[in-house]
Amino acid sequence: MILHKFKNSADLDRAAADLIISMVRAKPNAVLGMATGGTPVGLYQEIVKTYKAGLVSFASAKTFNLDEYVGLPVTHQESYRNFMQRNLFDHIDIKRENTHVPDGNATDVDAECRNYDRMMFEQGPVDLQLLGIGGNGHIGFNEPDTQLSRGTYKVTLKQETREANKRFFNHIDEVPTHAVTMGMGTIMQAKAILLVVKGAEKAAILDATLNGPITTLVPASLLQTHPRVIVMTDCDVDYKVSF
Ligand SMILES: N[C@@H]1[C@@H](O)[C@H](O)[C@@H](COP(=O)(O)O)O[C@@H]1O
Repeated sequence: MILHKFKNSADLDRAAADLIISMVRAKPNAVLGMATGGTPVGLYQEIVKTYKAGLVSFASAKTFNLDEYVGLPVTHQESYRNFMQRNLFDHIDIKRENTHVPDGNATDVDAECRNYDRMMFEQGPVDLQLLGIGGNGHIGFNEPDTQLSRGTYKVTLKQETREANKRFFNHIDEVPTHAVTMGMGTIMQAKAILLVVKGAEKAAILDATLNGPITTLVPASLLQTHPRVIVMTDCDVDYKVSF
């Protein structure tokens, strides 16, 4: 893992956006893994700025999102398809058919999960996977558990995760109880991973991710086993590596 620390969120957003942009410039048909939540909003805005300045094109790029809520219509403000359209896809030249978000309203969710994995297998591997991290160390919606999933699957969200995400809804009862998420197996197959962690409240979980034991109880800690992880943060955490 390589850790980059930033004094402020704006510099972090710019650097994270530049990494994604340099990937697409180097490989116009790059396959990007995208994330949602509050963390990537700023870096998506920086990507849009660079696109509008005519300095990058996503016309041949493909994207696969990590996850989607089950049971939220895509017209709902907080569906992740809606989030991605609003924060990025509607503002750049990527083709809609090249953007993929799991369908949380599929009648057969298990078939949808298998279909998502097949599409990723056929069109992947992901060149650069963008990740945020949940307060409990979840990646995508891979919640802490005694075991983790290889492929895309339907997950029951932890109460602490619903509590953390209720800020985007009017009431906790509106926060979905289930989601579809890429599995840790799929995430770890990405050629490179960019983990973005913002806010002092995430310092403890970032420390556990970088320096703690590798455990399914902190899914993000599995990133210690991946050969190419770049961590960008404004948290005051160090990566304790001794050679
Ligand atoms: N499924 C998403 C995750 O992909 C995201 O990393 C996490 C953190 O979100 P935030 O960046 O808002 O703290 O929230 C959600 O649960």
